[in-house]
Amino acid sequence: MPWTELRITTDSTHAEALSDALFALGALSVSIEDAAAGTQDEQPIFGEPGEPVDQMWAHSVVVAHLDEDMDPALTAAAAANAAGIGVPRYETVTVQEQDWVRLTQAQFEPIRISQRLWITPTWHTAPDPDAINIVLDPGLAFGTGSHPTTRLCLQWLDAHLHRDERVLDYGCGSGILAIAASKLGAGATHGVDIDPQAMLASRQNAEQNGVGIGFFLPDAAPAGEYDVVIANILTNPLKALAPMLAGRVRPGGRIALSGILAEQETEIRAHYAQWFSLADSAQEEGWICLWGTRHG
Ligand SMILES: C[S@@+](CC[C@H](N)C(=O)[O-])C[C@H]1O[C@@H](n2cnc3c(N)ncnc32)[C@H](O)[C@@H]1O
Repeated sequence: MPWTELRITTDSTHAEALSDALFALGALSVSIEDAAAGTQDEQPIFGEPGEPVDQMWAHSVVVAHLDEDMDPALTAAAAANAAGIGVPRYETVTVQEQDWVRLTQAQFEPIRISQRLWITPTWHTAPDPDAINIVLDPGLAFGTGSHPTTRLCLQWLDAHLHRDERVLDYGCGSGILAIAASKLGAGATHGVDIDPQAMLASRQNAEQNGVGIGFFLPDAAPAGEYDVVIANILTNPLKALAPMLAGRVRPGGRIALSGILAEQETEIRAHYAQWFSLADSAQEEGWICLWGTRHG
């Protein structure tokens, strides 16, 4: 059964109120998009994990999917009335029914990380059965391999991890880095995250990959030092966590940090310099991973 997509053009002041009103009126789903998406004026808006995004696009489109018995013109007028504005500019699009599961799955193809490391969704046959294959589906936690920071960290692990080294994956999300470390031959491997959902996803993914890894919320994490600590978070949390992370790396051990934009590299280097010689970095799509050794 096809349904109607109602697209209301508005500004940053009224987008939220229109979105709330459309939900209240019974829309099946509502989202707010950048009206300039796909053009040169597209404006990326990023947020730190756990912190609300307080920015909104100056020109937004509120997109609502309507049930067949909802009239688009009446719904747009009622939403505008509830938001305290005149009837806005809108258009409607008919969305044909699709096989959403297949459509979603088609967006997640196997990802080659390095010569010998792949991430393969469960519904795919591994392109290289002899490779190290991390079997992972998109889920509720960050870390499918589609983001450059995850790939940079995986490439770092592939190139730098030594057999039997103890690894701590701080901010483990889906558990992807800890799982990769384990499959690459790490010794005891632990993952930590503040998000309980990440615990569930990580444990499930580790089981699916047949690796034994301990995943913990921060307060429950076992004490002790590791040979390698890897943390793909974001610059602000990485700065706040620096003394704690430094305390988790044995003297002479290594740290790899990502979730850092290229222009934030100097800031992070300066912040970590009292504990680490951060020698090298790699970059992809404006994001970097940098790594180094804990002072003795
Ligand atoms: C960018 S994701 C990285 C996920 C995965 N490690 C990867 O590389 O794809 C960052 C993760 O850090 C977690 N996180 C953010 N702040 C944290 C904190 N203070 N302590 C522990 N985890 C944190 C988030 O919940 C999120 O799962």
